[in-house]
Amino acid sequence: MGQVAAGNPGGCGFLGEHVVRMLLQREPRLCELRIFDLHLGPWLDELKTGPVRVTAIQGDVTQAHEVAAAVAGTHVVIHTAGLVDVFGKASPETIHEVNVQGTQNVIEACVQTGTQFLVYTSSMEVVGPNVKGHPFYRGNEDTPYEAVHRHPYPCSKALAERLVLEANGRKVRGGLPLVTCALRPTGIYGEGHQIMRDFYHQGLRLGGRLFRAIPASVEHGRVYVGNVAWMHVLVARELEQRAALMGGQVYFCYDKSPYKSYEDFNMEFLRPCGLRLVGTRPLLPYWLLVFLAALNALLQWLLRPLLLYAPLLNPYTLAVANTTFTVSTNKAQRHFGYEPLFSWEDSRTRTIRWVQGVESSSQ
Ligand SMILES: NC(=O)C1=CN([C@@H]2O[C@H](COP(=O)(O)OP(=O)(O)OC[C@H]3O[C@@H](n4cnc5c(N)ncnc54)[C@H](O)[C@@H]3O)[C@@H](O)[C@H]2O)C=CC1
Ligand SMILES: C[C@@H](CO)CCC[C@@H](C)[C@H]1CC[C@H]2[C@@H]3[C@H](O)CC4=CC(=O)CC[C@]4(C)[C@H]3CC[C@]12C
Repeated sequence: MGQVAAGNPGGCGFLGEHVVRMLLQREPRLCELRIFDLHLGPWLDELKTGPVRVTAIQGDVTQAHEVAAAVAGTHVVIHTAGLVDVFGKASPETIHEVNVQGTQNVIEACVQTGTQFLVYTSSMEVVGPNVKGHPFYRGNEDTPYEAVHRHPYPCSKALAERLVLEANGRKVRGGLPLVTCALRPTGIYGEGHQIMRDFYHQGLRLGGRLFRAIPASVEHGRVYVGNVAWMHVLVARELEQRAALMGGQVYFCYDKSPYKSYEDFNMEFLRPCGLRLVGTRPLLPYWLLVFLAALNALLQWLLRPLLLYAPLLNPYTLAVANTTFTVSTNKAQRHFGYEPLFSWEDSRTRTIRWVQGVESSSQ
């Protein structure tokens, strides 16, 4: 990037905030940053006093004209906006509208206004776990896997990713080709992770205990939010120089976080905060969990006219948590020199400190 302006739809989300802060800290050529989000965070005010012009724009990615106005004049767009809902809080139509139509609007905005580089936050969910529960064991971007989805969230991410990759090479205003690429994080953790916060509070309510539901042998891929943000910033920087290599490509987001089950991984942070995980094996038989997940889905459907019942456990979240899905790749290192910015120890310490802060702020 020369002296450049960047746009970040979704810049106020969990990942988006880290991308925004990383851009401001680590991209010396950045002169302007447009943060576009449905909900603007109060923390944005503190960023407005620095050397980079930070513009916060409240808007909706489903509104094409709002996206075009926000993106106009930027050199690169990092699109982290999305509706992350695997609990049935939003309708499938809304998830599709935000994740698919919203992404189409971002692409069209780049084309119409002449933004040449687009980085899209996709997800491991685009690949799997699939509906058949096949394991994906330390796979890479080329590992064959039957990607079959039914749930609205992975369906929407897969469609949106395809739109982004197909848009690579389209001519933008001024005649230059659009260069796009998609990053696929596994389960992101770190400061601001809502589900970690929920588990922490649940553990406190249960007298400092969490109960094992998933076998320790099921590996679930996790990646630290700071490293995911760093990958986005690096891609935004390198896309121009390496357009032929990187354009139209997908990259898993990875770092040195250990391979563990979802629950054992969370305990890396929750144990130092005083919680313990009860049981070396799941306390309930799997068939009972399947039954409870199905019951939750039924209750959600029955209660919908009266209230929103959206518990953590449903058939989809159980299937994801209970299916091995881990990545092992060096594609990002080979293509654009990515190395994790934060070691595992550092990522762990930062996350623990944040959970401890959650504790003191809620007392
Ligand atoms: N959290 C995770 O473990 C993973 C997340 N991802 C992807 O990363 C991206 C960011 O996810 P998170 O930061 O976790 O979610 P988040 O919900 O914290 O952030 C999403 C942001 O998008 C904004 N947004 C939602 N609908 C919008 C709309 N209609 N118009 C404008 N802005 C809108 C939200 O206000 C929020 O600030 C998403 O695309 C998600 O699919 C991918 C892999 C894993
Ligand atoms: C069965 C429960 C017993 O404790 C545990 C339920 C945990 C689930 C809520 C999570 C397990 C795996 C998570 C998903 C995974 O990390 C991949 C994801 C990628 C995304 O792009 C969005 C978030 C998510 C779907 C993530 C959501 C929460 C889990 C299903």
